[in-house]
Amino acid sequence: MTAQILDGKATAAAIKSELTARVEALKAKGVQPGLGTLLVGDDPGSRWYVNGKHRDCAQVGIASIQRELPETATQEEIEAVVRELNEDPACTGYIVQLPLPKGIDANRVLELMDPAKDADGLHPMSLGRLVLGIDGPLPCTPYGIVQLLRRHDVEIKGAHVVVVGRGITIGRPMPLVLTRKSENATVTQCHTGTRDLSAHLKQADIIVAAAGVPHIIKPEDVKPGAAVLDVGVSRDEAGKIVGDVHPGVAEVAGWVAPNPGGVGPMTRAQLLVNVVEAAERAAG
Ligand SMILES: Nc1nc2c(c(=O)[nH]1)N[C@@H](CN(C=O)c1ccc(C(=O)N[C@@H](CCC(=O)O)C(=O)O)cc1)CN2
Repeated sequence: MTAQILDGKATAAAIKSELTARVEALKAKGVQPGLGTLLVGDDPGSRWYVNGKHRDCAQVGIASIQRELPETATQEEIEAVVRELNEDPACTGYIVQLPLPKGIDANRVLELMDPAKDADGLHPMSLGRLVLGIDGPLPCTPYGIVQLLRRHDVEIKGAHVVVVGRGITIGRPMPLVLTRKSENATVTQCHTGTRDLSAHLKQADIIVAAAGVPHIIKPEDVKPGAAVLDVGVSRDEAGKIVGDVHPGVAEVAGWVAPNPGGVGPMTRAQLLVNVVEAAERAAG
């Protein structure tokens, strides 16, 4: 292993410690930030992520509002909880854990959320703001990745970033974040329709692998010294995470964000940042 580690756990811990002071300042003004979550169904991974989000809240002084519905919940039942969270003054920001069960129209659910309470940066209004360059909550994983690179002094400005995947939480919004003036990267987005993935990867200074295909990023496709962030989550028979990045990549890359321990903790930290910033905006 020659690559240096982009340590998401340590970086997220530093961000949480910075946030504790900001939450204290809000409380001194009489504002108590509160994160709501809506979990639908019994997926163990989703439950683990949601529980982790509430553990983080407790660490920094953010209140928790947890809502759960069974796998069999209807569109109407889910939307009723969304309306309730929109109205709840204790809930200053919230998320609907994705994915939602099959048959549920996730876009309709997201559209129904109060954009002022969007803690995930995935509401159509927040994504529209991102496109237009207006301040607002940023999607947690993409901005968590930017923070992880910055805090390890990996140059983003002018870098050629290859994003693999086009899912709603990472692949689709990642280029929007990276091509802002403040980041100024050049981005190539690859997906299942890309003809020669290997040729694109070989050009990359930074690779964001979010395809959900085990070991799709191979050592021979990585430019020596590149930064490679593994965001893909597949599971083996024992339930252990298998990422998108082949372990041999660590012999070629300059930096790797491992999985687990890289981008995941940053996603959670950025969620807390969004909750605190929304409460700060509301407090003027
Ligand atoms: N509403 C949302 N749904 C989903 C999002 C999201 O940002 N908003 N992203 C993912 C899941 N996710 C957050 O919800 C998430 C993924 C991973 C981690 C994390 O800390 N992972 C650990 C390993 C966990 C394990 O062992 O299983 C790590 O990488 O170290 C946190 C949050 C999809 N849904």
